[in-house]
Amino acid sequence: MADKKKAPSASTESSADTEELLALRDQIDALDEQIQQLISDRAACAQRVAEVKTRARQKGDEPPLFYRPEREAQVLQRVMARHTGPLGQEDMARLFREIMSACLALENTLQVAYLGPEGTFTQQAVIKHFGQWVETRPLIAIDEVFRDVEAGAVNYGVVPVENSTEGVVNHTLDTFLNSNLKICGEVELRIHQHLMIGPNTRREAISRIYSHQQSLAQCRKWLDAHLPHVERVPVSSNADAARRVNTEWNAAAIAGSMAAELYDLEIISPKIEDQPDNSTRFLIIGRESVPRSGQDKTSIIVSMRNGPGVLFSLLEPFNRHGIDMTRLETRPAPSGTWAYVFFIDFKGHMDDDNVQQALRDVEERAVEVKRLGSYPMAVL
Ligand SMILES: O=C(O)C(=O)C[C@]1(C(=O)O)C=C[C@@H](O)C=C1
Repeated sequence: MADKKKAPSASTESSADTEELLALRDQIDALDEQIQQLISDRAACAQRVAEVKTRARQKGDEPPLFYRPEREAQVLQRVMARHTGPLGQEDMARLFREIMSACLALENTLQVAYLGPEGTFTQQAVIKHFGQWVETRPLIAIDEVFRDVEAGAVNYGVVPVENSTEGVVNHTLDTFLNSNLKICGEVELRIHQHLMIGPNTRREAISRIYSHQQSLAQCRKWLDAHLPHVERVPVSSNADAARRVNTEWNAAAIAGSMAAELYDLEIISPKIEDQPDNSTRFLIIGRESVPRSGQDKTSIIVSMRNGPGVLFSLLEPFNRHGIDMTRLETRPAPSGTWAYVFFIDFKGHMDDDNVQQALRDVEERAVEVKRLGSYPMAVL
């Protein structure tokens, strides 16, 4: 008689599994308890920080500065530097981003204006930079964001400044010419454009696609290849495009995932941008200067007299003082025909010795130098 080996019954196997699973869940419960306690301890520390800041400021007239961009950048840089997995480095930093955002909300609720409407990439940039725990105010124009920050109606503003495919947002640069606001930070956002439709859209009958001009341009090749005969209609924002689609049976929109969520639209072709690394840079604008974080950038505007060798004489001090320039844009000066101003970004902080020396040299050669601010480089 053949030796009948007893096959493990399904019930034995699953009960062994269940025991292992239960033990792991016990471990997770114990860890959660510790994490919760540690987060609460951290939050209590933040409350004490708020008391210290308030006391220090009571001596002067100025209100206390609760939000500290340079400190937040350092915390996130440290999280990323010591991280070894198994969660992704950026995923871990994003969790800390939210913990810090909640801690700051205990100290003070930040109010942040941004180029709206709701559902735009700029709103996504606000959340990426400040976390979920801020009060946001969508405004319809870049100058309105500047105005609200200047007037003290909000603490900070967020505006787009350049896109890797389409270049600079001229309106933002021009608004800086007449503003005394400071740049307090930057955010970089990977931009994914999706084609989306509403519940009443007839897919086979799409004859019109709404989107912001820049987004249509970012998807030009894809549209030429897949929907060459469909009319492309530029509108004021991607969120506006998404809103329109809801009521039209023959229209689709190109927008980001936040707009799809906000207006309950179905994404029928995801990630249709022509450049896979399409990204947009946003600036945080505020009223105060930001101290050094250790990994900073500085932005300035320089007006130069026209003449031979102007660009060389402008760039030479940066080279001599070993400063890494990250961007140079030229815009027509508001004052006169054929005069230009230069928008320059470089690595380093205005308190660094070599930056101070370079700025002094540039000031000697320029008609005017406007210091827009030093701020931590984007961490996430
Ligand atoms: O260190 C501070 O000044 C804090 O207020 C604490 C804290 C934090 O949670 O780590 C919170 C808000 C600030 O923007 C920076 C850091």
